[in-house]
Amino acid sequence: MRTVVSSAEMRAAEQAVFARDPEADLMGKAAAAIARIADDVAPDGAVLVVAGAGNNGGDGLFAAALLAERRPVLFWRAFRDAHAAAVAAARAAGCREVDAVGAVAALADCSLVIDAVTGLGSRPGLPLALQTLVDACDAATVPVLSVDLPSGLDADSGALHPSFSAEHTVTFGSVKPCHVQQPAASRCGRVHIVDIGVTVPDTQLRVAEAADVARWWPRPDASSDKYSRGVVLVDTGSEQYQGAAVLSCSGALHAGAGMVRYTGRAASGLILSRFPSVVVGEGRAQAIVLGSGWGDSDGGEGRVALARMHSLPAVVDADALHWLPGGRLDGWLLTPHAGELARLLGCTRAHVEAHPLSCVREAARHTGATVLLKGATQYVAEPSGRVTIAVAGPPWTAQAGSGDVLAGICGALLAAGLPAWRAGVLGASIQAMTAAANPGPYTPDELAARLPAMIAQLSSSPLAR
Ligand SMILES: NC(=O)C1=CN([C@@H]2O[C@H](COP(=O)(O)OP(=O)(O)OC[C@H]3O[C@@H](n4cnc5c(N)ncnc54)[C@H](OP(=O)(O)O)[C@@H]3O)[C@@H](O)[C@H]2O)[C@@H](O)CC1
Ligand SMILES: [K+]
Repeated sequence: MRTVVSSAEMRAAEQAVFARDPEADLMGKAAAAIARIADDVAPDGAVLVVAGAGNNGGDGLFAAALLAERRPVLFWRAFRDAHAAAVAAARAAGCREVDAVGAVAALADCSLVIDAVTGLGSRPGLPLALQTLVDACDAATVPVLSVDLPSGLDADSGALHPSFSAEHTVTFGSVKPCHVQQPAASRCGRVHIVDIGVTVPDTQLRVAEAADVARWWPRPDASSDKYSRGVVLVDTGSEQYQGAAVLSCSGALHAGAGMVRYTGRAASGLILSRFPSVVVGEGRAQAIVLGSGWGDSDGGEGRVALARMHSLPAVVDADALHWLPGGRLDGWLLTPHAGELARLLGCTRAHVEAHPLSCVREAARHTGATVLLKGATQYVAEPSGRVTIAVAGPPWTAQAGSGDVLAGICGALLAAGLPAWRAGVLGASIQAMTAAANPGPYTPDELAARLPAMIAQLSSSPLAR
């Protein structure tokens, strides 16, 4: 699990270092890391450093001075002003200064561009000369290494603004929101996190990693039976949306449920023909999955209320989200997409898409449930305000039916005894990781069938220990 740190939290942590040691050379450490990574990702050829007026530019220009010991380095001061000591160091090391026109022309001869224009102090909107260089970088094949974040993005959000598109980003201490929230995260390329001696605080925002999924995924042991592994009661699908029932059962079974009981309104023959182990009808269970593919079928309110009376953990998906009962929904996992969350909160989908973090937090605080907001970035908010971002995956899973499978996966994890937040994080993460390992337009059921191989691989990997 990695802590995600805002620009204000990072600046405060930096100040704490200087309060302890006014001579601390954080910029020197940052520059050394940038130079090392630059040599790793592009070992030969000339480097163009584009420097801004603040400390991000300082990092880049001190890195330029280090790189100039072994390869040609050019630099452009994009805002004319720049960190004076860093400019002096770059000049003394033999770096050649170019102007805006020279910077664009230099792209043809460079093997790497280091983007050190803005970092934590970045505000949206690039001056024209800089935008021209950004466009030229996009058109050229030369890779960009961004310092802290692709200049132009806002460190504290996933919103897109005109910016560099980096192949690599080197950041300090910990990731910032723009590195882990889409669509901005797609501009960051591979993110290298380097320790420069700043102690990162614990925050209410974290991002899960493959190792967390490997460590926490429930595995049966010699004393396991179907009940201890977890029985999932699945009330999904309808006459109109029969497939949703098949998909949610598939998610639960392929995620390792001990047993699935189906109580929904799709044709049971259809489900049994795909999954003969499913038992049709009520019975002992450890978790419930509700709502996927209900459409406007009757009795939603009563079915959700009945589930509440069972006092079992439940996944509440799709159409069941219309019928949330009053009171605190402890132990429940709500799985809305942006449109469904907007309806829950009484705001617009555009508002949720612009402010996903605050919206998902508000829904969890308001309902007392854990809320998994599905989408390109998947957020799991607890009523306490803590949010965990699931492991990211490719956009191929953005298709009808993925959510039905995910509800089933999360149901299996709840039935195995995981707390709702962990079930949401692991469910969303395993689906994304499986899609990443099987790139291409797989259907949701084909991808569900590949979950066991991913779970087996994780369980036997050193990450699981
Ligand atoms: N914190 C840490 O632990 C460490 C931090 N370190 C480094 O410091 C960086 C933060 O430095 P920073 O505070 O000087 O801000 P930075 O990002 O250089 O930008 C400010 C300048 O850019 C300008 N500007 C911004 N946007 C603009 C735009 N759209 N168009 C035009 N101008 C724009 C802005 O202008 P202004 O807003 O003042 O008008 C100001 O001049 C951080 O990212 C990391 O790299 C490391 O050295 C060591 C450890
Ligand atoms: K930058």
